[in-house]
Amino acid sequence: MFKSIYPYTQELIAEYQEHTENEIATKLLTGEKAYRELLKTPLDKRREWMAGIATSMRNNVTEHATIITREMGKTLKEATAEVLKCATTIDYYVENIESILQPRIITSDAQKSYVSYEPKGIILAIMPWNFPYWQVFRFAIPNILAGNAGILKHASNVSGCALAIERLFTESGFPMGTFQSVLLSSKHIEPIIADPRIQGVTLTGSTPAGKSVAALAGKYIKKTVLELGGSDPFIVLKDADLKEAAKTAVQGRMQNAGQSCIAAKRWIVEQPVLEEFTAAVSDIIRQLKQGDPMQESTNMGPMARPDLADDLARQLGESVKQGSRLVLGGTHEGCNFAPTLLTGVTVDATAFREETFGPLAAIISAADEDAAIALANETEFGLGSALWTKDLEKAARLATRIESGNVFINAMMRSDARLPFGGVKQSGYGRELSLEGTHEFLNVKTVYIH
Ligand SMILES: O=CCCCC(=O)O
Repeated sequence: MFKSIYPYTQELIAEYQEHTENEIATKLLTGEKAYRELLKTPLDKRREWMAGIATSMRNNVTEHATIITREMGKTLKEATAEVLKCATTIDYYVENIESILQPRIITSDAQKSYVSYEPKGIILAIMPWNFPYWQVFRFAIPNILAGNAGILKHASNVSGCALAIERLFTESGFPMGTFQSVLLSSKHIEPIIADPRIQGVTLTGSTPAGKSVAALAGKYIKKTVLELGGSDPFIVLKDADLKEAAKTAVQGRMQNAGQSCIAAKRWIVEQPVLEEFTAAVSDIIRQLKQGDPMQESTNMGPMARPDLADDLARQLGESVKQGSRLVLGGTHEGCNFAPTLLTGVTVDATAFREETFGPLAAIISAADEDAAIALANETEFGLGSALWTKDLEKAARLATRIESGNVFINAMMRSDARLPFGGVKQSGYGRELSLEGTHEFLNVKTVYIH
């Protein structure tokens, strides 16, 4: 049984039975039929159905947001923004899918040669609980518009979200089985990956989860896109707008109770502005109101599970033993972890070396900008990053030296349907969103006409 537990009170909301082998077999069959149906539907029809999903989400936004908050604890405000971001992303793709799928004409010695982008079949999505709608939709929208079908294996604590998303597709007009959820634990995933109807696997999750899914996918020659952990640097140079940088650093770290792969986890600050920046962020963190995620006035909810809060406490304790100073927070009760600030964090500290998936900010001092870039790269991860300076030429120069899939200058690292999203190093490979993300699970077919 999968349990959905409201993190704020630990109340059991619902229990879900894992799907049986027979049920999974039926879903694969239905998914394949849906894919064959989709091949026959014009793009305009798929756009119309997808647009209908956006309308339904907007009309029922509070209902969807409440499912998210109740299952994983983010504030209702954050959950509402997440649902609306999915709807906006549908708008973007409905508008742009035709040009994204446009064949690319290539001049060669042929009379005509071109590349066309064609669907392949069912794509399996293995998704986490931290953005339980957004991470599903950013895979599902482009893939389904392009003609693939989708099967979702969601995290076991957000089964209600998985089923609500499935319902949205079922009620939209898309062929039955276009998007389905399987309630299944990870240890039973191999037969699905192995099934010849599954043509690719996209995973958002931890680096260890990425390694095991990629190994299985490799065994069966299935393409993967992996969006894994991150320990994003947030670099503040001495000529930065410190007030804006401080506000954005706190937002980038504390939103979603710090549970985001692209949270600003390591604040690397040039020495001359270290004191001023520390004072500014401390003021902002003190004002954060953590508590009941359903209340409008709350700006930070609980973490999703008590074991996650315990693990963050371990990382904090180790970091303090290793010489970091605890300036704010540091306490937790159940899932409620107080927003926490560490200063004097060094490269040996756990809060620097490991991904911290909760409301813990680490300030690291950098002697100069070269040292700041070296510290930013001193990690196995390479997902997002942010760089703050008023000198935009310098920013563009330094951006090329940061080992990450995304660099945001004077802004918070975030995903946006118009921009490709993904990482390098142990943060994974492949891209989501934009044109690059849409092409990942398509057959990039070369056509040569003599
Ligand atoms: O854990 C990953 C969070 C991604 C958030 C986003 O796409 O904005």
